[in-house]
Amino acid sequence: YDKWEINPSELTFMKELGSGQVGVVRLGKWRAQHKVAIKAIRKGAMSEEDFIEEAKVMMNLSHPKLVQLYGICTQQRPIYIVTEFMELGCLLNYIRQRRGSFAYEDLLSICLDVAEGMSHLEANGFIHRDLAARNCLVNDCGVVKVSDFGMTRYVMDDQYISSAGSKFPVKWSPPEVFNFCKFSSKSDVWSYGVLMWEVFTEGKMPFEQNQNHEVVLLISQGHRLYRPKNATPTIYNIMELCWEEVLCVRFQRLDEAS
Ligand SMILES: Cn1cc(-c2ccnc(-n3ncc4cc(C(C)(C)C)cc(F)c4c3=O)c2CO)cc(Nc2ccncn2)c1=O
Repeated sequence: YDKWEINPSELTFMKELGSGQVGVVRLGKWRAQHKVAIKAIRKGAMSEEDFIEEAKVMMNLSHPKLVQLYGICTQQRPIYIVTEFMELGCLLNYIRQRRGSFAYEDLLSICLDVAEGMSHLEANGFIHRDLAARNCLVNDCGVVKVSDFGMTRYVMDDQYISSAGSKFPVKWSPPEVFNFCKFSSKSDVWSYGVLMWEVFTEGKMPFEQNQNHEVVLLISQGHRLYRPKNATPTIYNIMELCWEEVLCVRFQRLDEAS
């Protein structure tokens, strides 16, 4: 087996953890004692060949605040994606279930974990494209890690891919993304600001009263999410910095053929 390939006969399946955008995820064991999460990719949900190619790159992204990809099983269908197991599940549910129990330092610590993971992605030129509390996970030590980074490029669901689609994360996207799908580490920074707002509101839905198309207008007119009461003005100032529009003017050299 290549180093990114896992022998499926070394996997045992246990309880179902949930079904995500691309298939069912189960708790499992690798070589009988190592707990892992195993994603079984639903037929037609992903462009698998492209993902298999990218998995070799993703294997090398290792950081204590990124959910580690351990390997893939591609010699059979459905293919399996095997990752680190995070006992307490997704961050959004975690903060909603514990609403009212967090100290200010706890909320800040959650944001810091995500920032460290995202900083590692940015340092490696890697863009998440769908950073949100729902796409972060919590382990039994309360450490938060960023999950499913880069996976959006292989999802084959038009409702998710098109910025007009019902599943497109408009409320986490800057204008250059909801207008022309211009993803960058700067658009990840915008999403990080919304994630901070999710954390300090202990799991509220951004623009709760608005639909996606109304949010496009509000943001384009300069409106922004309000300051959560648990957020100090200093913390809210950081969120606002994340939501500054980029002036993406590309200066072209005069001698370049335009
Ligand atoms: C590694 N891992 C994954 C999951 C888990 C379970 C179900 N769906 C998902 N999700 N969630 C989100 C998700 C998002 C994407 C985008 C491409 C970014 C849209 C692509 C995915 F493939 C997933 C996925 O598979 C996950 C996240 O990949 C749950 C864990 N843990 C627990 C523990 C207790 N209860 C529930 N889950 C865990 O440790």
